[in-house]
Amino acid sequence: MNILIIGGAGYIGSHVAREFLDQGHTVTVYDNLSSGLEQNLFPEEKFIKGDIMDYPALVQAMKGGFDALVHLAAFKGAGESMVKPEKYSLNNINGTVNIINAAAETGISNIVFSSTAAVYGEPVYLPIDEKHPTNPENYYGFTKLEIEGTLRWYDKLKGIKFASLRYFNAAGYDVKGRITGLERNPANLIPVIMEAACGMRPEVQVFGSDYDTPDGTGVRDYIHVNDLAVGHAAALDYIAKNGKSIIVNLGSETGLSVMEIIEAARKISGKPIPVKITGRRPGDPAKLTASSQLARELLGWKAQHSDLDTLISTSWGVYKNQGKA
Ligand SMILES: NC(=O)c1ccc[n+]([C@@H]2O[C@H](COP(=O)([O-])OP(=O)(O)OC[C@H]3O[C@@H](n4cnc5c(N)ncnc54)[C@H](O)[C@@H]3O)[C@@H](O)[C@H]2O)c1
Ligand SMILES: O=c1ccn([C@@H]2O[C@H](COP(=O)(O)OP(=O)(O)O[C@H]3O[C@H](CO)[C@H](O)[C@H](O)[C@H]3O)[C@@H](O)[C@H]2O)c(=O)[nH]1
Repeated sequence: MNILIIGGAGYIGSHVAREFLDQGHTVTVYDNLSSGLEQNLFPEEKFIKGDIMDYPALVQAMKGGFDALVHLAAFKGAGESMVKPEKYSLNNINGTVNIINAAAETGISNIVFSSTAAVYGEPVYLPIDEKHPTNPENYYGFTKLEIEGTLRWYDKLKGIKFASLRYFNAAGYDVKGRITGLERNPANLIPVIMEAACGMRPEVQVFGSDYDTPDGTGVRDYIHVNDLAVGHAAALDYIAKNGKSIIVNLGSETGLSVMEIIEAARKISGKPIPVKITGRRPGDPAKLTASSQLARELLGWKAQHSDLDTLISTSWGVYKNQGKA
């Protein structure tokens, strides 16, 4: 297929692009490089530097005879979205509405969309399946839920088929070492640990050690980016073949605590990784784990690389050459 990947220069998008290229598809990346990196682009793909807020540029880019588009371009700071909602409403909602309208205008009828487990909010039960109530605790999660609603309407009104992929915590780097771009100013746990391990920051702040979890620190479902990438290809295949839209979780179905991850990172890196226990971060649930049964059933998809050792060793493989390690 001929595929347009919007946000394909980013952390997850570059892994998704790599997977589609590996499967023999033709890939064009559209990205404004606001957080994406030229370093994450591959020689086999075409690159268009453009912004999703620029509707005419989007329409122009989409005239490339594409069979499908994958949309990953967004701001992703859950905390930041609570203090700068205008930034998130514009880029994540308006920008995506531009993409959906431009797709309808240019006749692209298959869309794979990056959603998030943040649409669920505080869990009512675990593991979280797709029937779990959606009550986002932050505005970022709301922007993704809002887009899922619009996609449902465009399915009915414009015949656009979509796969909305609710990722849990994306982590790790390409198991073959082909992607080495570091995220700028990361706030997510694993890159923060990696930065501390290689001397780019003094310590890791552990946000709370008094949760009702085995070691008192927060538990999350970490899903390796190569697994996410395979999930995108499988989801596109499904909607293109079945002409049916889907909303599915992509998670490892395993809970890992903050301290378990820090201990593994200490072992793998051989670095001390100083830790400071601070207060809880507002809005953080104690524990989140996914049910990925639906992805298994519909897509034949299952996490293959999301064990703790692979998550940390592939990340360390990239970070160990950085900073003062
Ligand atoms: N990282 C996670 O744990 C996680 C979890 C759930 C969902 N997601 C979603 O996955 C997607 C990708 O996340 P990521 O972790 O790779 O982040 P990222 O910041 O590395 O990637 C986002 C990409 O989109 C581009 N972009 C942003 N705004 C743009 C605009 N206006 N025009 C054109 N390009 C633009 C950026 O330059 C970047 O390349 C996002 O939609 C995010 O909300 C991420
Ligand atoms: O410096 C840090 C960063 C995080 N944490 C803890 O580590 C765990 C993971 O936190 P992240 O910030 O890495 O990720 P979140 O679970 O908060 O959220 C991530 O995954 C969600 C889906 O599950 C959403 O997609 C969201 O946008 C994405 O950032 C949490 O218990 C958090 O309290 C720390 O202790 N110290």
